[in-house]
Amino acid sequence: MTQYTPMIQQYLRIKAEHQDAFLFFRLGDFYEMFFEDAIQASKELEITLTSRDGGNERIPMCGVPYHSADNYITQLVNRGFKIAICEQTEDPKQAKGVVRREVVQLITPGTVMNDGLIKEKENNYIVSISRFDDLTYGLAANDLTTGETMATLLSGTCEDVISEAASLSPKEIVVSSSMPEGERKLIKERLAITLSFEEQSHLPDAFTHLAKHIDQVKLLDVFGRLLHYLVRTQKRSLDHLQPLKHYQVNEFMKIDMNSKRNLELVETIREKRRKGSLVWFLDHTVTAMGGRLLKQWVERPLLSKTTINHRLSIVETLIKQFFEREALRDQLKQVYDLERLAGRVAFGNVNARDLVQLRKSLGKIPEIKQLVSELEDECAQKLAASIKPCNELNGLLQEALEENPPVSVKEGNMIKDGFHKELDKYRDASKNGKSWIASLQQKERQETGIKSLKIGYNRVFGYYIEVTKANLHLLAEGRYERKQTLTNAERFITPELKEKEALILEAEDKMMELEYELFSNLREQVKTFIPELQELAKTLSEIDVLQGFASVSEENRFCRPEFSDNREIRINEGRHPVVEKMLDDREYVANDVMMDEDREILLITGPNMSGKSTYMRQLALIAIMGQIGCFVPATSAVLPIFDQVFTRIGAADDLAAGQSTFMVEMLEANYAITKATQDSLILLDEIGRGTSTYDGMALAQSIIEYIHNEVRAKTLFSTHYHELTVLEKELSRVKNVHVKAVEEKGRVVFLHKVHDGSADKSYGIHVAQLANLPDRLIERAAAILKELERPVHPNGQTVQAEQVNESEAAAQLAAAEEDNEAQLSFFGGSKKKSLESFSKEEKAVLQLLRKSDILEMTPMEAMNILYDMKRKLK
Ligand SMILES: Nc1ncnc2c1ncn2[C@@H]1O[C@H](COP(=O)(O)OP(=O)(O)OP(=O)(O)O)[C@@H](O)[C@H]1O
Repeated sequence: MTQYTPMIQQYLRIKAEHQDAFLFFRLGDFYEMFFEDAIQASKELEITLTSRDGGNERIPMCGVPYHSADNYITQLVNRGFKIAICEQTEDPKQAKGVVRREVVQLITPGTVMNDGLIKEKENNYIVSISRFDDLTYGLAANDLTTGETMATLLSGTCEDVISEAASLSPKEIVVSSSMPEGERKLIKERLAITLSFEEQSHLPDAFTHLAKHIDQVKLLDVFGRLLHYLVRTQKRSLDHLQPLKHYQVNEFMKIDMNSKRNLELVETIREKRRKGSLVWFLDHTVTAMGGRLLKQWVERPLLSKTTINHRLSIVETLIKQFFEREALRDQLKQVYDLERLAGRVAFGNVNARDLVQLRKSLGKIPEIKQLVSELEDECAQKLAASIKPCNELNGLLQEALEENPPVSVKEGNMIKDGFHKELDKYRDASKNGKSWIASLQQKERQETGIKSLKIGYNRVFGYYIEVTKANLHLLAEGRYERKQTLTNAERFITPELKEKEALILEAEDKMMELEYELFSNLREQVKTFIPELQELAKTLSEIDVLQGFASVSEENRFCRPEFSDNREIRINEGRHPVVEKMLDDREYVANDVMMDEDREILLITGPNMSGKSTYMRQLALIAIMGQIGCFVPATSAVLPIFDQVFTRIGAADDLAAGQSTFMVEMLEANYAITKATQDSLILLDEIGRGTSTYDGMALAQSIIEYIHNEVRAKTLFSTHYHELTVLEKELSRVKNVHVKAVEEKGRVVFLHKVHDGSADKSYGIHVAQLANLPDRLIERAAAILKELERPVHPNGQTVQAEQVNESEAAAQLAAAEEDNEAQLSFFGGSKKKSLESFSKEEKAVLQLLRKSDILEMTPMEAMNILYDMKRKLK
């Protein structure tokens, strides 16, 4: 058996309690890792793996210097790992045996406070999820950097609670091990973040017993668990946690995870970047707090028409009162991140510079309050009234703090003269001592006649008098006491000088000590103002987001939306704000959206790249922008209040997640039609294209029918299946619209304009024609298409019947293919003769045609193949 050294035994004991974290084990100036941790960390951090004597075997080891540990911690946390910081908790000199060591903090993705790890304009939420016996779920969330804390209950499935959690973009999830493993796995996979366990609640049972209602008990359970996790990992003050806010999920428009992604609300689909997202586009805020609140608003649009209109009316007023808005922006720009500052005050790591920033920020509040109160709007007035300037705190900071204190809190120069009598006394003593020394130099120069005589100071000898060797002869013997000899000079002291020196140094020591103490007291006092600061931060961030809305709305010619009660949509000249911005020099083509109880489902046809999905996304974005209280990109807009938005758009990233496009399509479609109500908005983009034409078409049709008859949600459905357009005749609330392409100077031009009615049926071939393919080839393509279309009758067919049709069609296709060579007479001559006389290129084209499975192709792919053939023939 391996006999480890006592230190390694200590390591193993501590490691056993932190299995899921890298244990950073403090050894002198390094944090060392051993065993598996060392092997894995050396790979993750690209640092050298070494080994050390562990007893009777060598064990793997790697380490990072203590002073640069932050950088390594950042890398690990960014990759979702946890780090347990294990420090030496006794003086090694005093230790008997192995130095005592303890884990002092657990750094996890959801609890980091390091500047390098948290984004200015994003919250850093940690979420806990509990599942109760009656199949309801509890969800609690906290952002440790701002102290925001909230909780809610949901009755639904695990998917629902995942979706709710996702709307907070959490960095870490806390569950209890009693949660079924399948659900834990699902949560981890879907949210793709760190999963942590917490078995205990921080709230004593007695507390829970006080709860009057079962719901309260559940809320306290999920919140208590989160709190326990935070206390357990942080091991320090959590004074800044704000009171728990209980919210209802039905206060907000529900946007499930996929839709949030498909609509690129907070990041783009492909690059996962903020740039190009709706939040990025809307962000005209000037404070970090405003930036974070904007993101929260975008992810949780409102359902209350009254609250939405309050926001809109402030935005409208801010647009009208341009000068007040500009002045407000200028003032807000100078406001520091009060929320995160409050968090750091609680954690005890603010320095004097931070507090100076806080003072400067507070100095701006009266002006901000004044400017908001000048807005001619009732809601703005109320907002102005709710601004509490924190005068007491401001007064305290004004009195206590210097103008330009250093970063370090141990070097003095933080506290103003006049703030504390004793401090002033020490300062005087130090100052007087120094001026005495300055005058001493003057005096000695005169008395000795040595002009270059000077008084200096160093840490080893303290104050000394220096005389150059050349001048030594001018010095009367015994005038000073010799202390140090340099090459060119001698240094001396006098008893008087040393006496003063002692006074100065003592005063300075005491001064630093006292200043540190005073500063710590000040910090403690600031702590008591945390709730006020948080309150103020909230109001200021709201003002910031609203001025940002005004600014972005004015700059982009947005209009104030109205909200109807009769579920109608009347958008005139609507635009997709982000696509429009990205078009650069090209003009964005505005489109209307008209939907009411006779037009509930719009079936959109049109060639690829014509703008179908942009049109669909545009509607969702306008709805979301309206419900967060922003103006919308249109000349006028009447909208219903949507309770939920569902989308199935785009497929680029699905394959990467390991699910087939078709499966994802079906899952998302299912989610939409089972959850949607008649107040919801559903966007389905080319549903069914992931399978064979017939299956796909059958499914697409039955989904449309189901929505039409059962769900009655407002739906935009884009499709390549022209056959579906006949549904307009059968389903009274389905209407066809289309996006057209035209020819201009021999090229295809997409007009991006949406019109009523269905698209030209043969657009694919039409587009090919525009590409100048040989007439006979086009004719042949049209003939094949006709053949292929013949067996399909979407109206009322059963799947079984279609399967028959499918095999029929396959047989027809095979026959057609066999016939191809004969039919392809436009390559010249009879079959036999022509085959011999075909050039290599022509044969390649035939080959390509044979290989192509037209049934599985989109028109765009077909067109590409035609292009390819044409190129080969040239
Ligand atoms: N209304 C518009 N005005 C100007 N340009 C537009 C408009 N709509 C779309 N576009 C441009 O056309 C491109 C393609 O649009 P979109 O992706 O919506 O087409 P689509 O019909 O859905 O295509 P596909 O069927 O291939 O998915 C956009 O990236 C954009 O550049």
